[in-house]
Amino acid sequence: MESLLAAAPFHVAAFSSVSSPSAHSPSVLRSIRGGGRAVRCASAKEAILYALEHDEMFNSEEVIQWESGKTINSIAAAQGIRIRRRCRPRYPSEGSGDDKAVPRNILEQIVWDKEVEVSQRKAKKPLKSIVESSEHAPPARDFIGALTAAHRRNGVPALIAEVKKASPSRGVLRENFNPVEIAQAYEKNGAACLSILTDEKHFQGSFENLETVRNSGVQCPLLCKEFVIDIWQIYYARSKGADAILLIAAVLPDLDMKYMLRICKNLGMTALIEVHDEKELDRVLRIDGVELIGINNRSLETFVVDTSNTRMLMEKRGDIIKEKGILVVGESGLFTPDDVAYVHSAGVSAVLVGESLIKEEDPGRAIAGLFGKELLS
Ligand SMILES: O=P(O)(O)OC[C@@H](O)[C@@H](O)c1c[nH]c2ccccc12
Repeated sequence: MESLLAAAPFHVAAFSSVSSPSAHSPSVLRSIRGGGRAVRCASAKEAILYALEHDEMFNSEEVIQWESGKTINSIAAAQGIRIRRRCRPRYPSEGSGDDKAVPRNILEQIVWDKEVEVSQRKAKKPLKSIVESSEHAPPARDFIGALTAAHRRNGVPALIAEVKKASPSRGVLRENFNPVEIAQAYEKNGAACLSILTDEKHFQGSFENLETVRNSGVQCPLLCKEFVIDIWQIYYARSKGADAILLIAAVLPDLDMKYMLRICKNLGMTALIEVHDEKELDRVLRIDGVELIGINNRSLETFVVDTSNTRMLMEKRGDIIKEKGILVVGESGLFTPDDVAYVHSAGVSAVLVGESLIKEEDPGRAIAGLFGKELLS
């Protein structure tokens, strides 16, 4: 049988006899696989359609898992990923086999919660229906184009302004939170793009916020700020009007990242790939087709914020980033014009800012304070 390993990410295993979710456990799949076929598809779209028709869709690391007999966590750990997965969203009944396990840090907790959330959402709205609604969404806007134009226009990093009510590290940032008003104020005051938090449990965000902002007349391209662990979330974000989506290197193994990048491209979306350290950056720089990298100054595992992180990583890898034509976003912990100038001189073309704007009485006007000048729209 053709190796699925070599075939990933766009070759789809066809297990025509598999229909009920309970039959999807890796051990059952392994035994069915002898009778299954590996199907080679000419394009990503064809592969996806084929998978949908046969009610089969896997994240690519899962295919590898079945092929190699290794667990997803050991594959991820071999790539330096510390975040463990608990149960795959597709198989809620499977669990990790270790129900007493406790998350090692907040990011792991968020990912475990997300696995449960996504499996529940998928049970209500299967992938097939979400893919169909994503096809009816208005075309995605050019996220990178908006950043480049704003950077050129203003001579300071383009602003991705974040619509964020709360965070695990800072608690509630703004009591009086009207996402549409905030988004409109950001746009009016020169934000190039907006980032909308969609995680409910830890950030008090929602996909409804994303959708209402999209339908409010705001023109800025929108980033769906989500903890993506499953392709379902990408299609869902597109169906709600997202133009870009965050993919976090600390969470996603390489093949999932490649697979998800291809899906984003198919949907016309931009992937903002977030890294925090040199190891993650090096992994991401080895992946073809990456156009936008975010360097997070905050560790999602410890919450420690250090703006020199952007500078340090740019000093180490700036040359290759430039050579590849990748745009870099400096993320988190930016409060003053000096902070913005510091990451600008390190080589970023854009900044992602939440707290220092959203906490202000008038978040729109706070933009001029952050940059030391008014931004042109
Ligand atoms: O509020 P700050 O410090 O300006 O940070 C904004 C943004 O960078 C931060 O919210 C963020 C960066 N990466 C994330 C991943 C998930 C959730 C949130 C984030």
